[in-house]
Amino acid sequence: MTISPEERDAVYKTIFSRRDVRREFIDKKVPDDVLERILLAAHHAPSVGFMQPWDFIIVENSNSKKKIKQGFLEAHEQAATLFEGERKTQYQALKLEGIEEAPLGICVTCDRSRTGSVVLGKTVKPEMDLFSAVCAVQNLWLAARAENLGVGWVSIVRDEVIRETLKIPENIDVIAYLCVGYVEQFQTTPDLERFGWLPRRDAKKAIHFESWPDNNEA
Ligand SMILES: Cc1cc2c(cc1C)N(C[C@H](O)[C@H](O)[C@H](O)COP(=O)(O)O)c1[nH]c(=O)[nH]c(=O)c1N2
Repeated sequence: MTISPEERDAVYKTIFSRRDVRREFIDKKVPDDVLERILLAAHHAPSVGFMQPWDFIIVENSNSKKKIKQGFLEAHEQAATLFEGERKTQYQALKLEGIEEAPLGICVTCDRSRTGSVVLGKTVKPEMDLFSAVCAVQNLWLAARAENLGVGWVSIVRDEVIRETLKIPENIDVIAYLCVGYVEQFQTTPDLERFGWLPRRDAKKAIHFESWPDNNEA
């Protein structure tokens, strides 16, 4: 199957216009068929040894969201103490989640023992199952953008809070908690860039030929 130039352009448009969304969610239900499509896209991610270690927990219950939001507030307060001066003020002013505003939460997990103890491709790099689950997150994120759905990844919550709220057993790793929903608009630049946290690094500085450069610029 060949991808036509128009289809290629649609893929790049999706990649470059994807955003991490925290503040623009609107109160509009995500239809079941749309949710099914983005989850199926996530499920078609690459995975080491084809172990497909992920599961997806859909969260609509407002009590669950409230508990996870509380977990965010606690972790966020602790995180703020790690920054100093102007950086701390800047950190505290950022909106870093949309847990209660987003109509859906999706928790992505990783079952590290899903296909047994020896996994093709994971023998010398045991973390490959975790990376595979992150590939599922990225597939979901891009598929959601193609459906004009915003996604925001919230990692400022301790795993135990998510584990307890969603009854996730100890042997299952929490990979991501995603806020998902329709949005007023997609910003053209990342929030962290818009609000002066960090700029986008020049792509040319990230690309090297043949070996690591002598003076790798930040
Ligand atoms: C693993 C991981 C974890 C997080 C994020 C991303 C990823 C990949 N990001 C979103 C992050 O800030 C964002 O992707 C970058 O700032 C770039 O912006 P765009 O995603 O291009 O809009 C994120 N954002 C946020 O507001 N709260 C968070 O806890 C996190 N956590």
